[in-house]
Amino acid sequence: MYSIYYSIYSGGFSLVRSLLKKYNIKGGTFDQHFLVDAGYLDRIVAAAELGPEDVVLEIGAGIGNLTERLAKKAKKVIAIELDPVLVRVLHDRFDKVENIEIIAGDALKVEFPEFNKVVSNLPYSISSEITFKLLRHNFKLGILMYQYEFAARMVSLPNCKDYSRLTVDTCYFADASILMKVPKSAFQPAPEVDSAVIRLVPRPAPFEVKNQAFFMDFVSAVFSQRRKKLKNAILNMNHVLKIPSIKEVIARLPEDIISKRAENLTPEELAQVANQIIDLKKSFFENELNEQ
Ligand SMILES: C[S@@+](CC[C@H](N)C(=O)[O-])C[C@H]1O[C@@H](n2cnc3c(N)ncnc32)[C@H](O)[C@@H]1O
Repeated sequence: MYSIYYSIYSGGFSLVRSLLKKYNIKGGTFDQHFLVDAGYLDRIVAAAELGPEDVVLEIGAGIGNLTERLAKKAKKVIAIELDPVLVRVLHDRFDKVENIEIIAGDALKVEFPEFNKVVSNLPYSISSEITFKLLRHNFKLGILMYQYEFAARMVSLPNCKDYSRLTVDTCYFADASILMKVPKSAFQPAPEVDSAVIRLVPRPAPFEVKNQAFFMDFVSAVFSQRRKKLKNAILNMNHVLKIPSIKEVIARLPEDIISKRAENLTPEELAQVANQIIDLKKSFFENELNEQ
C-alpha cells in the first residue's frame, strides 16, 4: 500500500516525516490531509495579517504545522483537534509554548472561547456546519481552507451554476472571496480534490431581513427547487415553510420576482420576498383576529 511515510520522505518534508513515523500516523481518516507546502502555509499566515493583539482559533490543528507558524505572529493560538493521537502530537510539540492552548474535542461540539481571527485548514466533511457555527460568533477575519468546489459555491453570483443556498447564507453573514487555489500536491497524503483558501470578513447583512430563521428556511426551501419558478417552489415547499393561506399570499407577492427561478434572484430579492411573506402572514393573522 502507498505509504504516507514514503510519500513525505520523497518530498523531503523532514519534520512532518519524523512526526508521522514516530506516532505511526497514516492520515486519511477524519479528513487528515496535512498541508506541508511551506509556501502555502506562509501565504495563509500572511493573509491573516497577525499582530501581537490577535487571538487565533484554529480548527483541526493536525500535527501543528500551521499552529506553529501562527503562534510566532499572534498573541495566542487556540488549537482544536479531534483525533487523540494528533492531540498527543500537539501536546508533545507545544506544551512548552506559552501562547498555544490545545483543546481536545469535536469543534462542532466544544464551546468556542473568545477569538478575533480564525485561521484553519478545515476538515472538509464539516465545512457547512463549522462555517455557520463560526459565523454566529463575533470575529474580525477568517482565513479558511475548503474544498475548491465548496469555496466556489460560497462566493458565486446569481445566474451561475455554483449559486446556491450556501452563497446566499454566506452573503447574509460576511464578505467572502477566494484568496488562492491550492493544489492536491501541497498536502500529505494528497486529497482527491483541489482546495481553496477563503477570506471571510463578517459584517451586518447588506439587506434587510425581518426574520432570520424564516429567511434561512425560505432560502433552503426555494433552492431545493432551484429550477422552478419561485412561486411554484414556494407552493411545493409549503409543507416546510408552513405559510397559512398560501395561495392568497403568493397572489400578493411581486410577480416580476416570483416568476423567476431562485437561481436567478439576488440575495436581496430573496430577502424582499421572505420579508413580504412575513408581513402578509402578520396581516392575514390580524384580519382573522378582527373578524372573530
Ligand atoms: C485537513 S486536516 C488539517 C490539519 C492541519 N491543520 C494542516 O493544515 O495540516 C483537518 C484536521 O481536522 C481534524 N478534525 C476532523 N474533524 C474534526 C472535528 N470535528 N473537530 C476538530 N478537529 C477535527 C483532523 O483530525 C485533522 O487533523
